[in-house]
Amino acid sequence: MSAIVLTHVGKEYAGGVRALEDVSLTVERGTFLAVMGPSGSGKSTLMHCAAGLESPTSGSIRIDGQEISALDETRRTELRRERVGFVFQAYNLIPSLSVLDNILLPLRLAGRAPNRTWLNTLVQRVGLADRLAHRPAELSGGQQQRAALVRALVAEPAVVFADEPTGALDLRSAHEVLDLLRDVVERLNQTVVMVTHDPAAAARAHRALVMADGRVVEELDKPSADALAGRLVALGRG
Ligand SMILES: Nc1ncnc2c1ncn2[C@@H]1O[C@H](COP(=O)(O)OP(=O)(O)OP(=O)(O)O)[C@@H](O)[C@H]1O
Repeated sequence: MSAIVLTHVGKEYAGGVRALEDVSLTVERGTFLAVMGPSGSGKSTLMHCAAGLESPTSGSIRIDGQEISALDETRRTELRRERVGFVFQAYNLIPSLSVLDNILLPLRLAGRAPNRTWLNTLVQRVGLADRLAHRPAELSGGQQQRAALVRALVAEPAVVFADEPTGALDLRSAHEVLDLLRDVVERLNQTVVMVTHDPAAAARAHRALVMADGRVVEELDKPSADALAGRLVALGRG
């Protein structure tokens, strides 16, 4: 079963802005997919629709085999909680909670018990085992981003959506986060969809989409940073 299937998806916002036009896309499990494109091309809208945060105006969206456009808001929220993980540029860690409590918060809100073995594997893997009792402010930016990633992964989601996950990081921390994303995809068969403006970051993905004016205009397998940068320049607003 594919992790995500979009079929002829359109999204029109109030006021007539057509943010997505006839987007069809299949993301197989264990794929690291980068989504690129000029500002306003529809990347965030695509991600929000594919993640069940927004409903499309037309077309069908399946996450992990479940048709989400048919669900009401309550069921969609449940599906999101159970099957989708998010990592945003602003890590959204709660300052007053410890790193561990931040990591466990979404599961607690969903009334689910964490898989402790998996939790330990993740925190070891990202080097946060001795930071769990700290507050987020006591961590570096890269460590905070890794905590946000563990928070997304600990619920064992079908798909992780990452919006500019390296945008606010220095080069070294950005490398760490990209290494980790790639690693969870390759070793754990996780599916990751990452929106980024950075061709070097997108080049770490298995596959990249380039969007323009609400459409997917290019799909590259094993993208190189140069090829992606070239495509973006050709679109005129890279
Ligand atoms: N809530 C909204 N209401 C109306 N129009 C919106 C809304 N959200 C986005 N849009 C419009 O939809 C189009 C696509 O926006 P989107 O945020 O998906 O682009 P993007 O590629 O993610 O841009 P960026 O790289 O700047 O984040 C834009 O024209 C934008 O102005």
